[in-house]
Amino acid sequence: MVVINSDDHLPDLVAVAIGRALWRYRSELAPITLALMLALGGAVLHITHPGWWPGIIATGALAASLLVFTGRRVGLLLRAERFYAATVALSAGAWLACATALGVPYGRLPQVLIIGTAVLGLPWWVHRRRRARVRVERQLSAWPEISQAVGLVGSRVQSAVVDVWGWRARFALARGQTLQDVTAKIPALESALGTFRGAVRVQPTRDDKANRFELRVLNIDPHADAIAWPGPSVHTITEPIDLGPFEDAVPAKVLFLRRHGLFGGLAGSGKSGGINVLMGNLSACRDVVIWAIDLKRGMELQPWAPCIHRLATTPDQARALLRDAVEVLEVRAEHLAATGRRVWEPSPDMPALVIVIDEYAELADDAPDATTFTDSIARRGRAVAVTLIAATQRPTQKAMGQGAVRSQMDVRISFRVRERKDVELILGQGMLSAGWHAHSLNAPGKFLVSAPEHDVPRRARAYLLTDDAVTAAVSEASASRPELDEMSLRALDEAHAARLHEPVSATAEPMPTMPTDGAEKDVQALCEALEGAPEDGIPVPHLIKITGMSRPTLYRRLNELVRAGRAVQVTRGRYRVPDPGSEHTG
Ligand SMILES: Nc1ncnc2c1ncn2[C@@H]1O[C@H](COP(=O)(O)OP(=O)(O)OP(=O)(O)O)[C@@H](O)[C@H]1O
Repeated sequence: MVVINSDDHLPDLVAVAIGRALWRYRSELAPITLALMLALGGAVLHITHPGWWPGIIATGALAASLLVFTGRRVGLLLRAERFYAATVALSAGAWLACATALGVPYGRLPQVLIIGTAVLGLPWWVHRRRRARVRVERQLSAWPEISQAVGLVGSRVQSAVVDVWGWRARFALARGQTLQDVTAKIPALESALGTFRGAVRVQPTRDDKANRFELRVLNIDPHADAIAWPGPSVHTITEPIDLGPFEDAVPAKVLFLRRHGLFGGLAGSGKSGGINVLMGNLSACRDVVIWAIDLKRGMELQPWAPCIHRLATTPDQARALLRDAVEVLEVRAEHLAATGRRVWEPSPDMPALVIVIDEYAELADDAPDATTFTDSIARRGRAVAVTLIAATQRPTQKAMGQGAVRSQMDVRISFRVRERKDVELILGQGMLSAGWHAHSLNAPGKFLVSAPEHDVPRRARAYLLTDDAVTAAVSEASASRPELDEMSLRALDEAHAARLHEPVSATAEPMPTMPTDGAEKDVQALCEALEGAPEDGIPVPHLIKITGMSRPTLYRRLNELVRAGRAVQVTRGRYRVPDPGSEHTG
């Protein structure tokens, strides 16, 4: 609409309006502008330099070949775009050469120009990216008004790029304005830009300047469809695991080495899907031993059982598993201290131990005493590469047990939550106001990740593993799973043996009896080995070698001998016969 002021002269106004329209539609008019310039150029050259036509043809051909081979540098990313530009350059050169030599009105040259403009203009007019770019330019030219309307007066557009999903632009903020101010204006920006709800993202620029921000507007949701899992992204836990792509197709890679992780989100938000992606990757790592707790009777993690060294599905098993994890932690910590090293570097011989706990709240409810072990692991497990990955719907202090587990989680992954306050429960305090809007995630599998390398709220979508993908991943990985290192295994054996020595109630555990018949030979071999033991005892691995017994059998036999007064434990993992003068009381 044009408002005519009584002071305006009509001819000036028409000229201004036409000028504005020509400028506004300059992109659409580009083929016609080119045709007019060719006609004008042809007319002038025919009068002034009619002999230049061979040079003009050569220039057209050179421009065409440059566009084909180096067009990418000037933004012609697709081959089709480069060939189109080359065809236009060649045709324009050929027509201009003819017009220069023969004159514009010669023969059918004018008709050729008109038809050529229409034919070659068509791809230009329908080109999706060009039209998108024009749309964006128009939206951004209105930024001064938009910024005023949303309360970001003084902010300026610095650059803009159109991509397959929409566009993004870099802005400079006015003095005193911050990224938080822009984040708070997202709904107003969506309205002012005329996008659909949820289409605008705001994030810091790559250089992390406090007075800059990047605005991303999505025309199409890149996460609209489920994204199939492409297979494991790592074969070692020392590398970050790809959980799924962010909206700009960059993979959301998260390092889980020496870090505890929390997967939160309401029922059906895709937590188990996220855990599946993690399991698929951990299973492919040759330097990780996986233990898991799934108190929903193994419903979620059972399919991964061949890759899981220990799967606890009852509260008792979970308690025992966590207690053993603490034993591993202790012995590794002792080893690090003894060898003067700070951290445990995982390798296939010395693997990390990752304990995956599905629905942590069930553990806190059904085995509350076990949370002292998880607390220990959460506090002290990082350095020794014994880590926890817990999934839960709402990680309230009650659901996480009363300890420090939640506060020790370094990687927080939030799927959709029901209420705004749940954002802070999963991701931490202050995250909601900093733009971590997990309550607005609108499909299962979409998540926000907060980790040392991810401190900006960016939406990602976890890959989806079908049942077939899980089966294939399990059969691929199960054959090459590593064992716990010798030292940790020994510590566990000793801990188990020591537990058997613990006084137990008569009803809880039957008293061991001395072996009979076939087992006697074993015992005899064992006793002989113990008799030959030095003062400080013989270590368990030697006894295994000498007797040929399996570790559990050996410990059972040792335990029986200790109870019968025929052997003593000198120190951890070392046994011998008792001193002749000592009296057995047990
Ligand atoms: N990454 C994903 N992409 C697409 N769809 C997904 C994705 N993850 C999960 N879904 C869909 O959402 C449904 C629920 O997912 P999932 O079981 O992982 O949720 P959950 O949060 O673990 O729920 P619960 O707490 O009840 O176990 C799945 O059946 C699947 O169809």
